[in-house]
Amino acid sequence: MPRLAGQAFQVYDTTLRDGAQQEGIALSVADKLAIAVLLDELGVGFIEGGWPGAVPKDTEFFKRAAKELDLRNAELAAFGATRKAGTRATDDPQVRALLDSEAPVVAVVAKHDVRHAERALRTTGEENLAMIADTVALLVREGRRVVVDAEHFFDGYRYDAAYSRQAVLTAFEAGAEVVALCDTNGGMVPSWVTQIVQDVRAAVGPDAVLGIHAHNDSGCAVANTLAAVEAGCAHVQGTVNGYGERTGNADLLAVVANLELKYGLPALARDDERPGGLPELTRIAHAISEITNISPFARSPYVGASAFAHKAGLHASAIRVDPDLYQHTDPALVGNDMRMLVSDMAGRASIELKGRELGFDLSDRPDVLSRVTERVKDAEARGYTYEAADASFELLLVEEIEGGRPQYFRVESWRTIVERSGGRGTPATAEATVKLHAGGERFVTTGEGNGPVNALDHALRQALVGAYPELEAFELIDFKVRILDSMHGTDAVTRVLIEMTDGQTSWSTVGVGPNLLEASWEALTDATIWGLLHAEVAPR
Ligand SMILES: CC(=O)SCCNC(=O)CCNC(=O)[C@H](O)C(C)(C)COP(=O)(O)OP(=O)(O)OC[C@H]1O[C@@H](n2cnc3c(N)ncnc32)[C@H](O)[C@@H]1OP(=O)(O)O
Ligand SMILES: CC(=O)C(=O)O
Repeated sequence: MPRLAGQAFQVYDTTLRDGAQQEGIALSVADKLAIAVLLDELGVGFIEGGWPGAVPKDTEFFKRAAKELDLRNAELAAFGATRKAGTRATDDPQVRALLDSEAPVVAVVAKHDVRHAERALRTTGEENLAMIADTVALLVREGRRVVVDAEHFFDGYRYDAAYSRQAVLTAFEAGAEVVALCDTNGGMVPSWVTQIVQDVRAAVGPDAVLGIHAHNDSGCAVANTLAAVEAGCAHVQGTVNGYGERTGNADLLAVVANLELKYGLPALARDDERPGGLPELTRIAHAISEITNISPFARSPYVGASAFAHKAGLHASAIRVDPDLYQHTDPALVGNDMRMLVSDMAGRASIELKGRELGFDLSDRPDVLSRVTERVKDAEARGYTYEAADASFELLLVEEIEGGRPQYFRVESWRTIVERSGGRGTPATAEATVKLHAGGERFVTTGEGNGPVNALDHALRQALVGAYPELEAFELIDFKVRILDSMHGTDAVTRVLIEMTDGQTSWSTVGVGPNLLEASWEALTDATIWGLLHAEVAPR
């Protein structure tokens, strides 16, 4: 990539502007400020904060950012459009709002497809070029660094290359520091991007800084971004987790990881006090997911929970020799972890590695490995799933290693009643009775709840808490039910997954049974036992 030699490389994040254009994302000013801090920690060079003057929250963001943010790595960029057709840039209130935002960098979206100039702006191609020139020149005169977002550049170039090229030259001549070529409709494929960027590079000369802004409608946004870099773009735009309008933007996290790990290009700034950089990638991806309130996508490259999770037995057997045999990079480099998944696709190597992950050395226990592998395959055929229930798997492992699980209690019986005493619309209530033996005593307890599982949980806890006060800290935090109707012809079986926490860590168990309550009881008691085992409580 000769274009990059000796050239500063720019990573430009647009999560707070284009990312916020994603359906389902609604960021408050406080959310935006919090995300900006995380992006700065990561080490991006530019943070596009929004469109001041168009979106009131964005105007407010720039006001507060000036006072509240202490950015160490990134420059703030305000986004806006060229002046309107037939007016003067100095009179355009939107352009004025960009200056008023006091952001040191301004990104100006400008039409680079003559059809858009004529049909969307209802003006001439010539006037559109004048709009670009006037707006950029004014912003530069006012001391701003200007990035021109060449909207619809690639589609425009394929329709009328001379016009789109002229628009880029106009922006540079007016003083733009960067022209970011946009695949606004996201329909490009890498070979088209390569060809077009090479053509533009030849037209603008070696010193002009070209950028790339790719949407993901063809599923190629990251690939198109990398193709553009290889063809001579030294400025990449994208969003965290690939958020953005429609199918999103290039996922900036995958882009920077590829730039650093595959091309050896330092993309993220490093700061001695706040190290940042790639090792923070996974943490920051997840922290930003929390703020956007969009569950992290498990299969995201590099940062997803499944990015380094291995399920197939054959993969595990090679990974036991060397993880590099089935991983494209070391997960620690991006702050992620390798995980083994146990399922009906596991072999003995998977069980050995999962055991190691859970703190059991089974390397010289081939008998245990064979028995556990067989039990897992048999249980999964009956509807269990261990990849989402590590705690149940660990109890199974303990049974096979130690010849049984710890006997914290012995259940005599349990039952539930669900009752609605009012008319339609009155909520039903549930009651459960549990009879069990613990700490040398027999307990008969009753619990109430808004549903039978909730009532069973209360009754079980009440029965046990005298013998095991540690249970006070346990809380059931998630409960998922799935009916598996293909398992037994017409007889459906129910699978329940439960997540419990002690306030510090959380664990998941699975139960399967012919009805919801049997499956729930199994998952509930397993979760209780695992919690006590991990609190290092001895059976009483
Ligand atoms: C590719 C991208 O994602 S660019 C970013 C897009 N982001 C947004 O649109 C979010 C923020 N947008 C808004 O708040 C509003 O759309 C505003 C404030 C910008 C404009 O609102 P309105 O004045 O009500 O206009 P409206 O949204 O209906 O139409 C857009 C106007 O901008 C003009 N326009 C569109 N692109 C450009 C451009 N690159 N340069 C100059 N003007 C442009 C259109 O011609 C239209 O002008 P008209 O009102 O004279 O017909
Ligand atoms: C600027 C921009 O967001 C685009 O063209 O997609």
